[in-house]
Amino acid sequence: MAADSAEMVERTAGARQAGPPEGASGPAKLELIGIGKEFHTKRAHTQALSGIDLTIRDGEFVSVIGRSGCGKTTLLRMLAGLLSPSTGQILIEGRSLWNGARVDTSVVSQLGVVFQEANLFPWYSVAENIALPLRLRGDGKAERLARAYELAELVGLGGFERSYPRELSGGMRQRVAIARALSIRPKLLLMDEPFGALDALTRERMNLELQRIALATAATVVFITHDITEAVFLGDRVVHLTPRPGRIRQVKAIEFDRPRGIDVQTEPGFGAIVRDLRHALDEDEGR
Ligand SMILES: Nc1ncnc2c1ncn2[C@@H]1O[C@H](COP(=O)(O)OP(=O)(O)OP(=O)(O)O)[C@@H](O)[C@H]1O
Repeated sequence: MAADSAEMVERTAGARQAGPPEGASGPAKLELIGIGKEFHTKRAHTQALSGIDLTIRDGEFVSVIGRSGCGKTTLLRMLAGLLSPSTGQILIEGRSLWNGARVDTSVVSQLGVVFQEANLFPWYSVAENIALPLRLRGDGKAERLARAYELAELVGLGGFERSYPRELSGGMRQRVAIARALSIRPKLLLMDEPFGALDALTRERMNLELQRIALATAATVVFITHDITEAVFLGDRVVHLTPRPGRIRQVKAIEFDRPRGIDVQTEPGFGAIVRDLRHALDEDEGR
């Protein structure tokens, strides 16, 4: 890890020791104000989301959970500039992401997005894939490769910079996708089920890695998942969306110190939070 990254781990790990109360006192990175989304098709009219109000602070890690179809991906797509909200406003560092159905591309270009599939270019090496956003914005070759090598190291792929995607495991491919999203030093890292396709052990390892990376980069993260344990393990807060239409049912602060080891999952307090959230999600089932 580069010296400045190591310093940042120390600083941010300290800053996050107290968890959400610290995060909650920082400047607003992302503000969702009265966000709603309706879909109209020939066959149906769906109110996917309604009245979503949420402020996320600089450096916060916010997990979003909810039953299938509650609007998690819709929310993330709106944050990523891929889908316009029907109502409300999304502010990133106070700047409006959407102006009606028009997206502010200068804001979008400062976001990092990771999906369930890594979506790497098979004919590019790991370093070239990581550096792609930098190439698209016109950074010089030496500069972007230096950044790609630094990020490969950060995500645990040091030594694989010249490998090709077909030579990597699923977990390694997702590391490349995370490094690529981080390449532009995004104001916001948006993740939609990034580990959903991985086996349980790899997923657990990736959770630890993602926590380390988030601390090292002081990233502000919105993380969508179906997995309650993963949401609680990673989150400073967990946002629970209810379905039809998707609304925020509760926002749960997770106050375990960071960095968290996997052992935190065996603490009674952790189990109690997971049980409460599971119970609340079960109640959504009948809605
Ligand atoms: N492009 C679209 N056109 C019409 N309806 C849509 C569209 N995208 C999503 N929906 C509807 O909006 C609702 C929310 O979908 P969304 O994919 O956001 O849910 P989700 O919580 O991410 O689900 P899952 O956990 O299964 O991925 C669903 O009822 C879905 O059918």
